[in-house]
Amino acid sequence: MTTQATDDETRTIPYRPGLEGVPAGESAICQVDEGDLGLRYRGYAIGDLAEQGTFEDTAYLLLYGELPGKKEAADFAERLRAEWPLPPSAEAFLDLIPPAAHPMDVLRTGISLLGMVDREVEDGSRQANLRKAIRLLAQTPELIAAVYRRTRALPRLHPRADLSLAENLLYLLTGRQGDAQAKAMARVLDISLILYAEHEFNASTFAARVTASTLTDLHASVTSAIGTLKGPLHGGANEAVAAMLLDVGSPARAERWVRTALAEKRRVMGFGHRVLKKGDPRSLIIQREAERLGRLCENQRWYDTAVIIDRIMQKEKHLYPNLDFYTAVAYLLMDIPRELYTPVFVCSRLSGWCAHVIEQQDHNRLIRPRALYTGPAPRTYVPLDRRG
Ligand SMILES: CC(=O)SCCNC(=O)CCNC(=O)[C@H](O)C(C)(C)COP(=O)(O)OP(=O)(O)OC[C@H]1O[C@@H](n2cnc3c(N)ncnc32)[C@H](O)[C@@H]1OP(=O)(O)O
Ligand SMILES: O=C([O-])CC(=O)C(=O)O
Repeated sequence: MTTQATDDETRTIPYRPGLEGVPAGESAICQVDEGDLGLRYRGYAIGDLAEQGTFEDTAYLLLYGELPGKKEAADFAERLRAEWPLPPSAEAFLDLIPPAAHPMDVLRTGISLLGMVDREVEDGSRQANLRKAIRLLAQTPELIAAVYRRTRALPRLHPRADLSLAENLLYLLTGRQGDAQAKAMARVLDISLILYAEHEFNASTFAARVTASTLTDLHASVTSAIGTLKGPLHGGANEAVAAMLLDVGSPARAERWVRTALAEKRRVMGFGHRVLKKGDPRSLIIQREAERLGRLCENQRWYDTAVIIDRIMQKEKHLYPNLDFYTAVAYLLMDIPRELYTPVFVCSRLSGWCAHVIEQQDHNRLIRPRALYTGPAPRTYVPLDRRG
């Protein structure tokens, strides 16, 4: 459904800074609702997906609109496995990366490069976009891990056919797999990927949709989204939360640290949300998992520190933790390198971004809003030789 606004009408539409609360399009992918409906992907409650599903199931659901049957699930897993190997140009790119580069910057350039050499880059059909989405889901964990391990002079690891996507991700990033602790960690990582997969018109998804609305290619849209996700007000917050927890150091220091931060009017990362003003349902799920993992690892330090910060933020600021807060606790326990937290978010959110690119192009209209002009009144041009 579209309506057309004339110039005069545009001036009468109430302006909302940051587009807060403004409906900017229709979508059948995700329902963000603070009421009884909660958060749903394609109609399925996030709690059910996290408790009973896998990330592969969730990615399939987002991309194809339905949960896979047994055969579709097996085919999807097989297609992900078949697409793992990085193309030779990506391998060559690994040699050029400065060791100090942030992995999100590497990923932005790396995904752009994968687009440049993708055999279907210019095919914008729905089927080609689905195939490209699967390639991106398969190649991104390998790309992140290869970059990280190379810049740390660690031996290269490759995905294993007997492991799920989350198990592989944990293995590639930390070398962990096989024992009971690694299995428990991989399950929590899997849950975090399910929770990270999609959240309607968040900033990075909106960036992807704006880009897709020009009918450019899927990799270009994903590249825009990665640049947008990196910022600390959005996906970059998970890395910032870990930095904060490490700086706080212990539960004994938490209250003083957070009160000082608030007194100095600093933002406490992992709290607040543009839409979810009464709390983030995903946070409750990952908090429970982080607590459980802390007990299993016999390391309650990060969870106990986080709970104190959470209590004070709710009491003093009425701000609730968002998904990034307790996810950082879980990732700290898994020993995932901090600078890879936002790239891990990318591994998951790719599914949501690609679903949105496909949906946008299925019903495309160029996204091009208006600006309310606030610059100088009309003035006369003065040639350079007559200027002071
Ligand atoms: C997966 C995700 O992307 S979830 C979001 C991850 N981002 C973060 O965790 C970063 C920290 N949080 C924030 O910066 C914000 O809460 C945002 C950007 C997420 C949402 O912000 P907005 O809806 O624009 O709220 P806004 O920035 O206007 O803040 C409203 C008030 O709450 C305060 N506030 C909001 N978040 C925080 C915070 N984390 N710490 C301290 N104060 C905060 C602001 O200072 C402001 O106070 P004021 O009115 O006295 O100036
Ligand atoms: O919805 C938002 O603005 C941010 C968020 O929680 C997400 O992208 O998962």
